[in-house]
Parts: sequence; structure tokens; C-alpha cells
Amino acid sequence: MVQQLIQNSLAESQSVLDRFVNNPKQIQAIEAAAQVLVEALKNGHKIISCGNGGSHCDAMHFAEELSGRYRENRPALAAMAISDPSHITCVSNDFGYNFVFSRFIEGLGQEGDVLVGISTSGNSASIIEAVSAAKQKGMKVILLTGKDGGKLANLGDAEIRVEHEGFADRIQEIHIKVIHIMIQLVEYHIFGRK
Ligand SMILES: O=C(CO)[C@@H](O)[C@H](O)[C@H](O)[C@H](O)COP(=O)(O)O
Ligand SMILES: [Zn+2]
Repeated sequence: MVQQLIQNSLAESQSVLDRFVNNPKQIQAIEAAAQVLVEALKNGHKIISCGNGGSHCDAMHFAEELSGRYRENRPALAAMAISDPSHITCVSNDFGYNFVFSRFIEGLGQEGDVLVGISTSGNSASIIEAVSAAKQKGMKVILLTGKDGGKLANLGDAEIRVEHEGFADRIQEIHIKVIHIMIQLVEYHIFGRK
């Protein structure tokens, strides 16, 4: 029974990945997203990422591999996740949770910067508010979504969507792959890494 659960889980992951890999639209979207990142970084702009729950961890994972290190040493890149608990608790307490990311962008976002918003449902109000704040600032927007893209569908300059109607975990598993590929492409375009 337990072994069957394990096998079913792995098989489901494999089928979600197969479907994603065989969708040229998503491959093109990853390429387009990497171009947006490269353009911004080459021109001295920064990347700000955000997400909720597991996607918050993905947003941090993405930023630290740009500012810190991915596979090998290279110069640091300008990226940060919105994850300061003092900021998040203050804004939640005083303005409401939906504004935790948008408020940060109002304070730190600049024209030419890039917002990377991650939401498996595409319906988290905090990410929707962040996108609208970023657009008001003249920032570019990259979205990692799932299902049918939800309310975030087509709101980004690039949107990578895992079209899986099941639970968020399977979507997150593809998101983290996409994050690693985007970093690989940034390093390829900026530092000639393969
Ligand atoms: O990690 C998981 C589920 O795998 C959860 O923590 C999940 O991220 C949370 O329920 C989020 O609040 C869902 O938000 P979203 O992806 O729909 O924007
Ligand atoms: Zn999870």
C-alpha cells in the first residue's frame, strides 16, 4: 500500500513533467523570461522575487542562487526575495496581508527592475497586488503559475505555466526546475557558462 503510494506519487510527477516538457509554448516562455532577466541585470537593474508558502521558499531559492551561487563561483547578481519577517508582519498588521509584497515594491522597486511572482493557483491576492505595483513602477514582470494561470494569466511580460489541475506540490516541483533553468540561462548569456 505504502509502496504503491510512493510509486503513484513519482509517476504523477513524471507525467506532469512530461506534459510540460512537450509544450513548446512553455519552453519559449522560459527563454523569454531569461531574456527579461538578462536585459535587466546587464543594465544594472535588480530582480525581486515573491511567493507564498512553498512558493516563498522558491522565491528565496531563486534569489540566493543569483546573489550567492548556483553551480560555480561567478560575480554576484542583484536579486532579493521579499522575505523580511519584520516587513511582512508590519504590513500584514497595519495594511493587510494582501499588500506585503506590493508595499515592498512601492519602496524598493525601480523602473527596469524585474518582479518574479510565483503562484501555483495564480490567484493569490498578494501576488496580484505585487504585479500591479510593479507595473506602476515600470518594472518587468515574470510569472510562474499553474493550472489555468488563474487571475494572473497573461499578466506577465513572460508567464511560465504548469498546466496541471491537481495539487500545488506537483506544480512547485516544475517551478523549481524552471528556476534552475532560468539561472542557467542567465549565467550562459552573461558569463558564457554552459
Ligand atoms: O507548499 C505548499 C503546497 O505544496 C503550500 O504551502 C502552498 O505554497 C500555500 O498553500 C500557498 O499559500 C499557496 O499559494 P499559491 O501558490 O496558490 O499562490
Ligand atoms: Zn510544498
